[in-house]
Amino acid sequence: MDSNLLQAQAGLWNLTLGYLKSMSLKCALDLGIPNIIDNNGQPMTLSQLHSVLSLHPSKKSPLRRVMRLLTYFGFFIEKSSAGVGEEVYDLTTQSRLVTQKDKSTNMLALIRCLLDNTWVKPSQYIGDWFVQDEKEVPAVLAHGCTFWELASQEPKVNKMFNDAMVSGSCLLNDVIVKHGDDIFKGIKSLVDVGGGKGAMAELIAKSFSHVRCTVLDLPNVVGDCPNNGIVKFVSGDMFTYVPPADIVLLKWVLHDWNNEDCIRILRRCKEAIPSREAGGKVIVCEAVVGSTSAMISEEPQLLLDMLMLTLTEGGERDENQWKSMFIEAGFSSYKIINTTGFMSIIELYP
Ligand SMILES: C[S@@+](CC[C@H](N)C(=O)[O-])C[C@H]1O[C@@H](n2cnc3c(N)ncnc32)[C@H](O)[C@@H]1O
Ligand SMILES: O=c1cc(-c2ccc(O)cc2)oc2c(O)c(O)ccc12
Repeated sequence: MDSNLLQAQAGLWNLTLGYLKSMSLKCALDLGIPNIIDNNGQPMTLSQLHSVLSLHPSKKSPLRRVMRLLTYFGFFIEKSSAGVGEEVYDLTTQSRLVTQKDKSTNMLALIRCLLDNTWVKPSQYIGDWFVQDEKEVPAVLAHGCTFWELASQEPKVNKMFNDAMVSGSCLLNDVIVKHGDDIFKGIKSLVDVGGGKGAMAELIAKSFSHVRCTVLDLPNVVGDCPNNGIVKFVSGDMFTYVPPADIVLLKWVLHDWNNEDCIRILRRCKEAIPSREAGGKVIVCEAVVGSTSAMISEEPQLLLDMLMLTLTEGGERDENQWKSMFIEAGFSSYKIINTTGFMSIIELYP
């Protein structure tokens, strides 16, 4: 048999059934397996897991199959344990990302959100969306309204999304703080445009006390955020007005919007900052497709791009796409100052 053909067939199986990786992960999180192993303080056998979960005896073999798949993909590790007579399962670096006690380094809220039906359902409508003329995104076909409308109408979705954004930032936050001495040198003020509940701004304000931090976001996001003396919250629309500051931060905002809207947002941001000589700059934190740090493939960038396609009019862009947008918005130059995992930090100069 032609080995190319067999490889192609295996690849097709992977592509077809890949969603079951996500759903097996969802199952493990629904059951709370990573936390059960973490709380146990040592690796657990299948029998122990089955017993702690109080599952019906008939579910022991299916549980083994879920554990086998997640072990295959590196979420758990299976170790042989002398004396126990059964394999034991332990956490890996991957699963520890959802068990961290410190909320600011725990990705659980993001992962649970991305696996929730509100986020998953629109992906089933991509084909239908392609063949209709309306400009609406697949999420509108799935939910009858845009993702943003849904979040503003349903407090549960709004909370899930805002918590997800905080938890998704964990590793990037560290990098921003690490590079902060360079980024924030001589800077007095920063406005985080579309800054959500202010987690990033608060971290910057606490780490660099000479920087006064403001968050601009929509009323349904920051309306109930108390001015805590660390960060100032401003309700508003970034298409209309961005409060003046030395630095404007745009983290995971531009990937929500099409090119024309991004250019409008970037122009408002440019109006808000002083000249380059006076330290004015815009900092964009986004994926630059094709640019990742060592050993990290661009697969997560391509998958995030598809998520954006289902939920928003935006998407993940490569360096050429970013460059033309920055020029069109009136910036003189840009520098990719860091690429962490699959996300980059880009400085734009007026
Ligand atoms: C993907 S979230 C990113 C949140 C935050 N920057 C972070 O990294 O966690 C995009 C944010 O843009 C905000 N947003 C959307 N439209 C906006 C507008 N017209 N003016 C201000 N903020 C807006 C949303 O409410 C949301 O908080
Ligand atoms: O559901 C999401 C998730 C993101 C997201 C996930 C992971 C990252 O590293 C960055 C961003 O962004 C979203 C977004 O911008 C949006 O408008 C809706 C949903 C999501």
